[in-house]
Amino acid sequence: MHITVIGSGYVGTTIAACFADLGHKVTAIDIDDDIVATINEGEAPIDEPGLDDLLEAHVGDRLTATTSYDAVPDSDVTFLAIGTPSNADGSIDLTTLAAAAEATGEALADKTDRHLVVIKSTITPPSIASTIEPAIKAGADGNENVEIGMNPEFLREGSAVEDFVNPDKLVFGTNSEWASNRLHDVFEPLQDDRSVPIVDTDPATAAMIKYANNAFLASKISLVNDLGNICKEFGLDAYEVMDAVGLDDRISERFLRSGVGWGGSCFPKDVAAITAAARETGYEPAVLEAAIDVNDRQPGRLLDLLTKHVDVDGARIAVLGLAFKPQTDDIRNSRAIPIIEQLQDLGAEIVAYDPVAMDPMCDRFPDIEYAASAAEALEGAHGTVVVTDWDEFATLNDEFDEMETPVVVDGRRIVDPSTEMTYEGLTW
Ligand SMILES: NC(=O)c1ccc[n+]([C@@H]2O[C@H](COP(=O)([O-])OP(=O)(O)OC[C@H]3O[C@@H](n4cnc5c(N)ncnc54)[C@H](O)[C@@H]3O)[C@@H](O)[C@H]2O)c1
Ligand SMILES: O=c1ccn([C@@H]2O[C@H](COP(=O)(O)OP(=O)(O)O[C@H]3O[C@H](CO)[C@@H](O)[C@H](O)[C@H]3O)[C@@H](O)[C@H]2O)c(=O)[nH]1
Repeated sequence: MHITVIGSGYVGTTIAACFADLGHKVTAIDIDDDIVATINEGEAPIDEPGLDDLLEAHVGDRLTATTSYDAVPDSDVTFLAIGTPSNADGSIDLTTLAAAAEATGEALADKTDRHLVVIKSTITPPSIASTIEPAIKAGADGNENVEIGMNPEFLREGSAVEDFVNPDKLVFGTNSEWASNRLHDVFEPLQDDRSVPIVDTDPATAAMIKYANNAFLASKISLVNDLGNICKEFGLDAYEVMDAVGLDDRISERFLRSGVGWGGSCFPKDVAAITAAARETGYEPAVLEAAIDVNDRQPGRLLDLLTKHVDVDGARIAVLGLAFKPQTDDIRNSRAIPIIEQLQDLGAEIVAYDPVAMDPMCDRFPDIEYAASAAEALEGAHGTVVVTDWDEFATLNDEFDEMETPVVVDGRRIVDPSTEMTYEGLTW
């Protein structure tokens, strides 16, 4: 099968490489010349475990990147993997996706065979019929051979390739048996000797499944953080409590790690988007609003623990971890951002370190200091806050002795506390 993938960001590059690995011919299309050139050199434009290997194996053979939409009509199916960021009020910004959808439609205006355009991007259910389907149809000049589908993506950054290969489920939202069969054919090689559950439904329901999934997980973490904050007030260890709670298989032990909260390119924007879309109907989603509120307050709680032990004004504070989670260089909505902003407001002299995410953070905060290692960041610091659970922070030990005053506030329960340091866990 020949697949065109529009957009070569985190999702587009991952699915393009993984489709090629499944044996499909893939054309990856992006408007960014640098991204296209990087992929054609067999390198990933993002830092994602396993992705470089797949690109190196398939680029120049089954996988090609280009800025041109010319391959779209020659392909059997097209996936739209374009960003859907937030507007200032949290609602979804569909401008970029609508433009790519229209360009895809234009490329298909003269196609005489049926063609399926699948939305991979996360979009609110009403916006399929109100915005994206009309954009495709307008571009295609009403060509009735063009059909739309919705196939939401559930991969996590840092384990994107692994998640593509081993999904919990596949969700196919289509308007016809033909379109559903086409999606079954695309993913058929993934089934191999297993049977991944497939949910066959309509496009709007498929879109809602994606939001419900993310809203549930984000709210689960916020609930765990709420309970964790109570544990801390009682002098109890939230991890001991939640480890026991997670043994109940109605709850599961996953996504029970309390700490400085959820960041990234998805949970914050998706919870905000579905909340804004709900409000437009006149419904106030009280639990989701509370989940956002708890998440927004966790960085402040972290800094309250720091200021309990350190007069932050004029003090040198090390921020360990800038990526929104380990194994990625993505800083979108990282909890490190509000923490650095609040430390700046408090007058701290900030020195930051992350194994891979310093360049993007340097663009965001050019005026703070960046250290070459965690050890260098800690040297002479009056306090440190740990924001990302990189494995290397678990092995830090003597490095804390080089601090001016060894105050460690751990937002991710990753540091191994010693008797020499003043250690505060956020919820333990
Ligand atoms: N990042 C994730 O882990 C993840 C997981 C599941 C779903 N999603 C959803 O997938 C979608 C894409 O997310 P992402 O993180 O990959 O976004 P991204 O910003 O990393 O990538 C989008 C890409 O689209 C390209 N682009 C923009 N306009 C274009 C056009 N007209 N034609 C061709 N290319 C164009 C950009 O240059 C960019 O490379 C979003 O809706 C997101 O919510 C993301
Ligand atoms: O117990 C936990 C688990 C996660 N997090 C935080 O939650 C955020 C998101 O983590 P994760 O879900 O692992 O990463 P994402 O790549 O953002 O993946 C989420 O968002 C994607 C985009 O929609 C979905 O595809 C995935 O299924 C969904 O897990 C990060 O800041 C984590 O530190 C916690 O605080 N506690």
